[in-house]
Amino acid sequence: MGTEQIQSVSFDGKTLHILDQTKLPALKQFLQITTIEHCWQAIKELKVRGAPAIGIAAAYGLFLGVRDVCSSATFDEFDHVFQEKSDYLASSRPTAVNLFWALKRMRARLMAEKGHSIEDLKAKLLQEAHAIKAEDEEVCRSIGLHGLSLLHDGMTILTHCNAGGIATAKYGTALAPVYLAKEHGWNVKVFADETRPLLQGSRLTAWELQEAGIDVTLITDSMAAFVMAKGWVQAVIVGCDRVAANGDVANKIGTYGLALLAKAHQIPFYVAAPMSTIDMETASGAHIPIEERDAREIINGFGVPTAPADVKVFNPAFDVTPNELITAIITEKGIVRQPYQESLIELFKEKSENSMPQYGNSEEGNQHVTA
Ligand SMILES: CSC[C@@H](O)[C@@H](O)C(=O)COP(=O)(O)O
Repeated sequence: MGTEQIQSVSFDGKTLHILDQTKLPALKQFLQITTIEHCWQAIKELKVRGAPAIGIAAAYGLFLGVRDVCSSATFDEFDHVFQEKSDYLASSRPTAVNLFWALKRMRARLMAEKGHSIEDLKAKLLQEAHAIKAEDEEVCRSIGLHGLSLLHDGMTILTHCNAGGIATAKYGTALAPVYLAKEHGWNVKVFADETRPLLQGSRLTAWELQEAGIDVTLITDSMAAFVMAKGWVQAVIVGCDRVAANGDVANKIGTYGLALLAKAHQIPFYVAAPMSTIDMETASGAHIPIEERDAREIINGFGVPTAPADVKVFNPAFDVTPNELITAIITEKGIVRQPYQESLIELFKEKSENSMPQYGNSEEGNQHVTA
């Protein structure tokens, strides 16, 4: 499986290597990042993108930001720089909660290691960044196994944006069940939405699935209703940037429309998300900050003007899908359904050993029973 070999984010001890996703599919080019400023820019400009990959990159970026602090500094001095650098990285993108989750996790590690020398603290922080990445791979595989319980051989799914291997440490979230279906010998086909304006579906998902030898058909976003009406789609699976405590989900702009279409065609609409994407501190989707991006992405996205230069533009990068449109949320700890307000709380209470991923041909799969 071609994509399994590609590490979109890796660190060799000195340099952070980031697959420049803005260059795909034309070029498989890696950025060599040695400063926190370069890392911030890579996140801001979507060179590294996808919620889990942003979190991993930020963890390494934070290490880059503190690694030159003088070894004779006090803990408080080190912590001051750490906090400043962390706030700086937090300003790169607002919606994917994994960014903030990873920065918080790095801080928790720093606090847990208080008392060690400055050089030891740096080593522990690098260790934590490595752990965040390694765990993400496990988590995505587990999401894939749980998601597989909702699929069957011969099925066609539709996905939006890119929630694949390059958006995570490996496997992806929405695409993890597809990769595992292939490992299992199933023939699962995918419709990839092009995903305007930045074309993550065509540039990244279509490329990644094709590399992996998975049957993928590219459509523009506006064709989703047509293929659903034809009966060609048996499930929609998308990733997400933040799940609110009530189960509302922020994901790439266009996801909400797809959820409405899926409902109209009685097609299950699944969201795949690691626990690190669930934000129990945000009550509902109305409170999720939605990133707005530069107008040029819409009026000059293809390298040539596609609109009058001075036209008014609204360019939100994400939308919010209300929880009532979501059939189930697939996490590494299991699958949850309505009422999300309760089932998500239960999920955080449970130990992961209680929910061994399974797969089969059953629609009911490995579900969490919620009161
Ligand atoms: C596993 S990636 C999940 C989401 O981050 C993904 O679906 C998405 O919307 C990414 O948006 P992007 O703007 O490309 O970072």
